[in-house]
Amino acid sequence: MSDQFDPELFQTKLYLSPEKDQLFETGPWPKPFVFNEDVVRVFDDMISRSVPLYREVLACAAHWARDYYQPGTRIIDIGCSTGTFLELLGRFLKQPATLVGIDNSQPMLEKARQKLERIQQIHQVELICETAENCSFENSSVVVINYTLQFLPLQVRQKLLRSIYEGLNPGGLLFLSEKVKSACPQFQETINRHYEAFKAHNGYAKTEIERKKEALENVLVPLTEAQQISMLQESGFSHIDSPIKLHNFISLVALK
Ligand SMILES: C[S@@+](CC[C@H](N)C(=O)[O-])C[C@H]1O[C@@H](n2cnc3c(N)ncnc32)[C@H](O)[C@@H]1O
Ligand SMILES: O=C(O)C(=O)C[C@]1(C(=O)O)C=C[C@@H](O)C=C1
Repeated sequence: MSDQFDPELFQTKLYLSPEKDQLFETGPWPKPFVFNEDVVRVFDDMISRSVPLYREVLACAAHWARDYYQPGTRIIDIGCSTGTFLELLGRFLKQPATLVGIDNSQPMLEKARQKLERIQQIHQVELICETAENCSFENSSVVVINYTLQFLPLQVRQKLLRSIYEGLNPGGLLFLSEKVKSACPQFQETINRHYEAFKAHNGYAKTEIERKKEALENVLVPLTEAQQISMLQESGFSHIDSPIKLHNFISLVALK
């Protein structure tokens, strides 16, 4: 295990495509929300302007991944999208490793393939186009699943977490980020306002925010932090902590 904190990593720029997300302003926007080709085209801009502390979360996940990586095992990113996390991790990990990205969207993985070209000179990179529920997590010491579990049907989430737990080696780590809801309706209302102010600050107009909210209804179904933690416990994880939380987004770490 490494105990080094790398301040540079928090200053390092993410590798993001520049196409601006104007889908919910100009259309055509997906309703209900799906990861179609239009979304993939602007995805990097969309997620980095829509998720609070996106860069910090990825940098934090890279630190945890480096600390819990067991040589000879796999590091798996579920819902890897355009490969932004794996690209960052690949630059940050000094020793060669096997980095696996899983996503069920082929257009996302095509973008990831281009993005990961350079780090492939150092690491073994595997991109798997498959739904996470059908994948094996055997011989992994780190599994990252950021902003993806929230899109799966509720009954599938528990099954997937169980299968991640079973695949991880003893001492392995799950790093999970999700949109969450508050157990308190009043706080939820306040947090929503703060979150929408965050989006407005990042250049989204009120209409864009409203349209996307409607499109995500019943597609992205958030749980409370307590529900999320109890799901992890039921899946077998022993120690759980939360390195980051802002507005309605949380990152959790869970140890096997
Ligand atoms: C919000 S994005 C994840 C963002 C990414 N982890 C990041 O930090 O940049 C969700 C991703 O999960 C993928 N996805 C959705 N359902 C999936 C499933 N059942 N199995 C695998 N990938 C899935 C989508 O194609 C999409 O790329
Ligand atoms: O824009 C929102 O409301 C979000 O919840 C952001 C969010 C996510 O959390 O996955 C939603 C859809 C896109 O995939 C990118 C980010």
